[in-house]
Amino acid sequence: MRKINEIFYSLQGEGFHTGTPAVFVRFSGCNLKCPFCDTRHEEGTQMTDEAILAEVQKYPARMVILTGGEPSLWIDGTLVDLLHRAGKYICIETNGTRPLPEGIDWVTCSPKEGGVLKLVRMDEVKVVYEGQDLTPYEQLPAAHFFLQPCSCQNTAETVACVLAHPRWRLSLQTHKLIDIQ
Ligand SMILES: C[S@@+](CC[C@H](N)C(=O)[O-])C[C@H]1O[C@@H](n2cnc3c(N)ncnc32)[C@H](O)[C@@H]1O
Ligand SMILES: Nc1nc2[nH]cc(C(=O)O)c2c(=O)[nH]1
Ligand code: SF4
Ligand SMILES: [Mg+2]
Repeated sequence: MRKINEIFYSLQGEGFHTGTPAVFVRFSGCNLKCPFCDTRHEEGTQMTDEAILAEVQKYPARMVILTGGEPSLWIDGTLVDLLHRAGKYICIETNGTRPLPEGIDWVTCSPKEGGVLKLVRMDEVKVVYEGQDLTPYEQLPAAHFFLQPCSCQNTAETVACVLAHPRWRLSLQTHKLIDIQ
């Protein structure tokens, strides 16, 4: 059983795959307590893998985004294999502090201050910008680097930072801008 906060169908609002239809599987609970966290994830119900898959298969999209809370607290190779056998493309949103099972198709690492990174591979880095030094994150082994305003509040500062550090790209939380989930 895995503790699930919600499963919903929407567009990926952030980062590289912005605009892509996806089923979000939000796991419950987290090992960090970021002061800016925009998600209520503590509530949840225990679900079997069969029930999770059945819910995911209600929607036509191939992309499934594992998020939370911190999904790495809950997932393993069994769930990854199950979703792959169903033909799904698996993405994960993680704070990077825990190792992941092999085979996830797209890893989005959003490192947090004070969180020690344990990931060996990642596809994109997505930093929530609060004016911090980005240099340490630039050493991470990702192909894409995104800087995201915090709660849509400091967009001008984030744009200025990206213009000054052009290795980074702007990620807006587009779902919030168009008021979808
Ligand atoms: C809610 S977290 C869940 C996954 C994982 N715990 C993590 O932090 O990556 C999903 C994404 O939202 C970002 N996020 C959380 N609160 C935010 C906020 N107030 N403004 C912008 N992005 C935020 C996180 O950095 C992460 O990239
Ligand atoms: N539309 C939409 N896109 C998202 N991308 C990452 C999200 C998350 O909370 O992990 C999220 C979310 O909550 N909604
Ligand atoms: S690591 Fe992610 S889910 Fe956990 S508190 Fe931070 S932003 Fe929220
Ligand atoms: Mg969100």
